[in-house]
Amino acid sequence: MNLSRHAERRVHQESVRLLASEFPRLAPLPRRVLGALLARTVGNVHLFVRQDLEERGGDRPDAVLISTNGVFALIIAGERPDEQAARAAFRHAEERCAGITDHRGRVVPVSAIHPVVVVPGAGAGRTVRAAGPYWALPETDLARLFRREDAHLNRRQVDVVARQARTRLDGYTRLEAGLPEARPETAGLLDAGSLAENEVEAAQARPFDSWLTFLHPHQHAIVARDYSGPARISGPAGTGKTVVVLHRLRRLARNSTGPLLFTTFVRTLPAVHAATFRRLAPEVADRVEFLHLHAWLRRFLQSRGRAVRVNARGISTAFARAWTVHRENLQNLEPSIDYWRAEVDRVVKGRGLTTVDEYLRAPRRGRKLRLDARQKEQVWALHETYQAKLAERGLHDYNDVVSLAEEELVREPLTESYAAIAVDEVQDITLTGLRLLRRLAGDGPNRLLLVGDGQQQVYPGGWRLSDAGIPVQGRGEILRVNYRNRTGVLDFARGLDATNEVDDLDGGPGVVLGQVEAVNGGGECRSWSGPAAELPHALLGQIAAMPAPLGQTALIVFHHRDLVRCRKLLREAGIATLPLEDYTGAPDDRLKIGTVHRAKGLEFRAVLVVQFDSGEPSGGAAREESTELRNRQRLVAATRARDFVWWASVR
Ligand SMILES: Nc1ncnc2c1ncn2[C@@H]1O[C@H](COP(=O)(O)OP(=O)(O)OP(=O)(O)O)[C@@H](O)[C@H]1O
Repeated sequence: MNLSRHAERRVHQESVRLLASEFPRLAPLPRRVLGALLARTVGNVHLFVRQDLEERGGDRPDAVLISTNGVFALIIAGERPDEQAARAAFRHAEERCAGITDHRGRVVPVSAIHPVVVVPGAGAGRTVRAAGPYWALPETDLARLFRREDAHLNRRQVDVVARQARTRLDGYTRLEAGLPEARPETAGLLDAGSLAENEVEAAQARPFDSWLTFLHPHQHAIVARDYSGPARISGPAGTGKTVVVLHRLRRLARNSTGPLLFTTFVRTLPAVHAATFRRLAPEVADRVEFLHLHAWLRRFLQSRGRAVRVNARGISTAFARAWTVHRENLQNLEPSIDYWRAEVDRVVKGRGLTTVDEYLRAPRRGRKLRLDARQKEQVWALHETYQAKLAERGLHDYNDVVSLAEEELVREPLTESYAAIAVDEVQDITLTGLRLLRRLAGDGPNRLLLVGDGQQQVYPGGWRLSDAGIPVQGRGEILRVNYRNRTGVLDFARGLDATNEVDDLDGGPGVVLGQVEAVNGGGECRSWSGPAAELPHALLGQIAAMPAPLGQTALIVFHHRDLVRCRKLLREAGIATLPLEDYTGAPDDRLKIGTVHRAKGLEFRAVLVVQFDSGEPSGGAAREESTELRNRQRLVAATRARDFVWWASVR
């Protein structure tokens, strides 16, 4: 709450007076810190202070603060506290506050309570280093506990938590710096501007971010569970898989020492999730690396002095050249070069096959076109020519990078292993990528967590976890409540999904989007269909009438060439866009734009999907496979929207 200067002064005086009467012998540092916190309690902030604060050091936190930014346990320390003692003190607050529920039955997990050690400010001539499993915050930076952009609870939720905390925090007093005048008049002491600002903020507040503090009991159980080996979380779109992973990483980081890794095949996700994780767990944010798989592999190979040259255009040219040599043999079967490129990328190289005999025996999961031995030999020849063309150009493709890194890891494992690795959107990682991650994680409890949804696979092909030698029996979890999409959006997405064949990653029975429980009513989906010449008018008309700010909207297409068309159209209309490649989740007014491959895993308030009729494979099995893939891609596109979807089908 923003107060006028006059009101601020009076609140400050009142805080000083209250502290002096409740805690007359308080040392200067806690006096300053609590005074500053107390002054915030005229807003939606609740402060509980340990009653014996003047007498003894802490086997409990000195204060517990509850606000729209979550629940904080605070130790106010002149000296850096002993790590074990600090852990024990924080555990006290965690045990008291964990399990608090909201009106929807969601719970506050242990890991949602922020452990903070407030240390003297830089003005006192000290530097602050992260010293343990807590956030070391100089007293001069207390405002960081109240940053608006980190707020994720509404007034009602704060009240619910504070009411329950009050009965649980024995030995703590609730302090509140009321203004001497009657409280209803408080509004008169606010800046008019700040009142309006607060209302706008409340209206725009991210309604879904409460997961930073509250989890569904099932999500909570997965966060708290220990797994003796690799584990898997699956569940349809929007069921909170990533949310669970982030909370788990936080818990594991707090209880371990080494680095942790969050990785995925999707280039756009790590930056976005890293920023979210920093909000969720500032105390351990530096311990968890967020990097997409190929960036990690290239950095690793570089650290070992092994140079790789990956150039997307060069790779495509190499394949196109190889195709001209072999097309005569294969085009009768299927004329689309993309089909055969996927065969080489996702089956031959993606499974790490090294001889034609291995290829003859290997399963081709997800590939509908049946190939006999002679045809497979022809594919193998195509693969060999492609390899030769890459070598001529001194290039490596993405699969080569994976196998080079695997070789290097076998030769010499990492010097410092990861305490835990979480792999998101696992359904699109190749089998060789999975094997490598398994090797990287090593054996041991909680080391490897695979998260995905077969229904959202946006690349061709497939595998089962057992193909990668990753046993997850008894360590598989399925989430079933969709928190992201409002019913109007969800119903539309469920319709798209009707003909999908779901591969639940390891062959077990899965849950599809049609079966999830919805918790957010409302939402809308509108469709448009027409010739390409009418698209500009329809799209720009829709953009002018969006029910959500453009900065919280994404335009999603299915092919790169469609992206080029849409970008040109928007540029000519003077609409500012931000490519999803450059998106980090930071607030921004530009319309986000990208292919479904870059959009997966992300979410926006509104989504504009522009789908152009495109050359599908000619017929039969390849066409069936392509239709299924397209349906999964459509499902991914639609489920990125929380509130609103506009779906354009362009002829
Ligand atoms: N416990 C919760 N309370 C409130 N909202 C939640 C909760 N869990 C998840 N959400 C909301 O649902 C959204 C979807 O969560 P998340 O991105 O983790 O789902 P997902 O299963 O990984 O989705 P997808 O597979 O579609 O990428 C989150 O951004 C969050 O807004």
